Amino acid sequence: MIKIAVCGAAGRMGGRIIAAIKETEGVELSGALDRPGHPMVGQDAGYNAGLGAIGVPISDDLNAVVAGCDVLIDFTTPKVSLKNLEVCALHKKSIVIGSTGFTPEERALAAELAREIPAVIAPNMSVGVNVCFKVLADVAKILGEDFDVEIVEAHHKMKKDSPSGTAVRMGEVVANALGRDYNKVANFHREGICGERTHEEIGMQTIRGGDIVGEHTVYFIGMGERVELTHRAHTRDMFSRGSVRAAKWVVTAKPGVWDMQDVLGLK
Ligand SMILES: NC(=O)C1=CN([C@@H]2O[C@H](COP(=O)(O)OP(=O)(O)OC[C@H]3O[C@@H](n4cnc5c(N)ncnc54)[C@H](O)[C@@H]3O)[C@@H](O)[C@H]2O)C=CC1
Ligand SMILES: O=C(O)C1=N[C@H](C(=O)O)C[C@H](O)C1
Repeated sequence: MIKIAVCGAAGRMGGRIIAAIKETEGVELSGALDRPGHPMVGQDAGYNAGLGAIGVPISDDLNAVVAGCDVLIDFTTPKVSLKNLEVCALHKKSIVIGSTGFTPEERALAAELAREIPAVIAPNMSVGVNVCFKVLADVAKILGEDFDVEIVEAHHKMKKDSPSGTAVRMGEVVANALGRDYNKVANFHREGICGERTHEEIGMQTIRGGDIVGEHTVYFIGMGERVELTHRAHTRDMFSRGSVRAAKWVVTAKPGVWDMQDVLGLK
């Protein structure tokens, strides 16, 4: 039985991950964590999952929870995830990180911290989005330089980072396929007399509102036609099932940073 602990247990994803652990064979919830001072600390973790009491309280003691698990699933924020990675490395435990909004420097630090433990770090745990990542590179290469690329994502109004981690990864995949540097060609803002679109830029547009779970469209826009590749998430449950699948995979992986395409065998 693989012991999984969940960090961010009082959050939107934390609750769904706890529910996914309960429905998955071969794993058990060994601990649940949230931030010191959160009103749900001390409560049974099953309530946020809609399960009623399951006998695992939400704790704020990171070291104790990590010591008692085989793998930590963490959906919080980049800064919290880096701290969790550091503590997992100290305890020689595996980790699955779903948090988004990492800066390039934070990504480099995560790779450094994961040199001695296996870590899955992925902006999107759904099968559908990871298949999109795979085919996007081919679509970009085949359509080539004659098509302008724009990426539009839509999420709920509580989301803190922009653009989404998934949109950033889509931009990176397309930029790499076209031999461009995402950090140089991503254009996040057009306003006023901003001039004609450059050939190389990848437009990154963000919509926020209500309870949208997550939608991403990559537009390849040519003269006379366009191709749109869209993924729409209907629920958070496929992210949470994906993170549990990643947790089962990562406990036997070699040290280093892996992503969901490794877990799904899409590379
Ligand atoms: N990779 C994927 O498939 C997905 C990634 N996400 C990402 O997951 C992250 C969390 O998303 P949500 O659950 O919607 O956010 P949320 O705000 O509902 O939950 C985050 C939880 O982390 C807790 N937290 C904050 N600081 C903490 C600390 N120091 N220690 C322990 N817990 C702490 C918060 O109190 C909160 O309960 C975001 O970065 C989001 O973009 C969300 C959905 C899917
Ligand atoms: O914050 C969210 O909700 C989501 N975040 C991820 C991202 O930033 O890509 C994945 C998903 O779209 C939901």
